[in-house]
Amino acid sequence: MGNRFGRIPAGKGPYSVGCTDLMTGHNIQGIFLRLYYPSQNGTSSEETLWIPKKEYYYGLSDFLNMQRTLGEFIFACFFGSMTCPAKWNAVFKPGEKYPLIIFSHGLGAFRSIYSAICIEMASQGFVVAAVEHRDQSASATYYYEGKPVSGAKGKVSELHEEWIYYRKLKANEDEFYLRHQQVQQRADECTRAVDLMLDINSGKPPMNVLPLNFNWILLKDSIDIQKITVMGHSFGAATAIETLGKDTRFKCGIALDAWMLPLSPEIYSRVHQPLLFINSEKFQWAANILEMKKLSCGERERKMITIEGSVHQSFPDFTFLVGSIVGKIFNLKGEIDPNLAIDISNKASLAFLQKCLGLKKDFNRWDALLDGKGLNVIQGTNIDLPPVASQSEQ
Ligand SMILES: CCN(CC)CCN(C[C@]12C[C@](c3ccc(C(F)(F)F)cc3)(C1)C2)C(=O)Cn1c(SCc2ccc(F)cc2)nc(=O)c2c1C=CC2
Repeated sequence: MGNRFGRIPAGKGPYSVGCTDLMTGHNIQGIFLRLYYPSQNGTSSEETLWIPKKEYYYGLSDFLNMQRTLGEFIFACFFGSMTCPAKWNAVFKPGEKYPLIIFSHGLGAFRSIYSAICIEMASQGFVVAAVEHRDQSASATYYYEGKPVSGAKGKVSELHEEWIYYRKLKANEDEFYLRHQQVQQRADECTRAVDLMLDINSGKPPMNVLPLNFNWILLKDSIDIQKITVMGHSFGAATAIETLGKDTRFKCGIALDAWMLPLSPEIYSRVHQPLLFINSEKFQWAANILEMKKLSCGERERKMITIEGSVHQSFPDFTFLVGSIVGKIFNLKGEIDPNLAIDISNKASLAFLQKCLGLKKDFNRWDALLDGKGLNVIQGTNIDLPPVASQSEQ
């Protein structure tokens, strides 16, 4: 269910979409992810709560430099009962092998706010695991800690939630050093998310510390383990690139409006997989594009397109849920209709994945987008590069 401004668009593909949460481990080393998957129709009537706990409002307020009680009031009013168009805990649809996408969120975001992208991919026949990073780059996240029972040595009593909030950059702190540490932890979490999904695929049900009953056995032999992609937005796109360089089980990557600062150039020589850059028109700048170009040279399948009229926030879900006034103030909407922008991004992604993974689908009908052909899309970048740089690209 949406609000008076709009709602998160439903998946356009043939599969019904289910959603559930999975947290493993009783400490910060565990993995926390939201799973979007093809589901059996009619097995769940309730939609998925978009922002599942009020602590995320506290984290968002911190991130946006707002007072927590004010932020909580505003977010609870506007988004308190907002749902996304996926059936909560719907039964998984077995019977075929689905390619796997690991999705990495941006700075100040968390696992549930890219649901328009994740739901569309799941509706097209992908299993999508949106990880929630514990590197203090998320607005908020949590893990369960067993509280030692006083007296009984070593025994832990009931589990309690331990929240980690967004860590602001300190005044004299070197941003690269912090973000480079974080991007390495983020890549490690994407790798451990694949380990977890492969265990599940082998028929080993996970130890979910969240109080949910979900039939994980149905996922046995349902992941195509040769078709694993990593995808992310902004800091999450840098995470995707770092992950490609560290884990060759990932066959390709999609970088949505990548923020290249956290990456050190030494990773570029280790990324050999195909990579698609989908940029917004307004966020990018020359130095950032030049870093992408360092990755784009050479024969490897590297594509870059830019969505005209789009902004950095055209990829997360807020762009669908705010009116034009708040949208303008916070730069959450560009000139392009948010549904059209995400449509271009999703179709280009699907066409790219079919090409890289050899899918037997009809996503090739959107190949033209990958060459920048189509409404509101251009090949490469709209950013003017210094002459010497553009020469090297000829
Ligand atoms: C002032 C804070 N200052 C911190 C460095 C800059 C804040 N900022 C611009 C913002 C996020 C904005 C936002 C969101 C959401 C509402 C709402 F009202 F709709 F909720 C409003 C206003 C404020 C647009 C960004 O950081 C942009 N950005 C992002 S935004 C990811 C995100 C986070 C939270 C969300 F709810 C939605 C999306 N992810 C990145 O990986 C990177 C960057 C920049 C470089 C790398």
